[in-house]
Amino acid sequence: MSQQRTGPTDGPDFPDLPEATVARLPEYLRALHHLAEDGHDTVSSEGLAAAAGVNSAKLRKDLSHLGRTGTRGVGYDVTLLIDQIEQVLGLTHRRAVALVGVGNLGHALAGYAGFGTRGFRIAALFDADHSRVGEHINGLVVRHIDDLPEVVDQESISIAVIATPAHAAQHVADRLVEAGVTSVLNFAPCVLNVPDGVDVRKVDLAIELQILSFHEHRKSALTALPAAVQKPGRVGMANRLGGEAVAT
Ligand SMILES: NC(=O)c1ccc[n+]([C@@H]2O[C@H](COP(=O)([O-])OP(=O)(O)OC[C@H]3O[C@@H](n4cnc5c(N)ncnc54)[C@H](O)[C@@H]3O)[C@@H](O)[C@H]2O)c1
Repeated sequence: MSQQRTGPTDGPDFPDLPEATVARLPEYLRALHHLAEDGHDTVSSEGLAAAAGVNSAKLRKDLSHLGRTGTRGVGYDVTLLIDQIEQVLGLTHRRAVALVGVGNLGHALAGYAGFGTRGFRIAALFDADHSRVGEHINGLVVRHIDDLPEVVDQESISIAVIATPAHAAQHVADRLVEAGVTSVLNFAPCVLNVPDGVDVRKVDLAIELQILSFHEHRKSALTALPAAVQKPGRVGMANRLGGEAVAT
């Protein structure tokens, strides 16, 4: 499988990281912050790998991309590694984020205190429903979506979260891009078309549940098989599930 690598921001001082490594760095960062809070100055690769829930060989490889290999017998300096990962992830200053769609999910996200401690500040809330505009949530006033360009500019917002119904999400994405937003986290269950240079990440809890459902289905199918034909490990369920075998 070919690995995607970080692209346009790569430069002489910017490490060329596989996308999978980028996806694991926040896990390491979270684990490192917990270790620091618990008073650890150093951590072994095994200790950090266990805390982050990955295998230690993968972790060493990931961190070697940052040019840091730790010290044999001592491990990684927790504070230094936090600083280095935060540098690479661009978390050295808190980024302003806009949230569009202040319904059930939007309210919960707007009220979540955890973003602040992880490098983000919800700087503006938008909705198209006039009955929601003017509402105060967590110290912010919900603005009308028409105010987007002005507020994005004022607050230097480059990242936005979409929490509108799916039918409105593409239109909202278009307006965000027009206003200058270049990264979108989409909670709406739909695919967004955006121009080159705009990054979209999608969060869909239903998809995660469907994947877990597959594993539940697989476990019950395996339990039903006679012990002699049960194989642990790989999925290999092509016949029983009536589809292609999927490697885990
Ligand atoms: N990804 C997940 O795991 C997950 C979980 C729950 C909900 N969702 C999705 O999140 C979205 C929001 O869900 P919800 O339950 O909060 O819905 P909701 O109906 O309570 O809220 C949606 C809000 O979006 C606003 N809106 C609609 N069109 C808009 C537009 N053009 N511009 C600005 N605001 C607009 C509405 O006025 C409303 O306030 C849905 O797409 C839902 O499917 C995703």
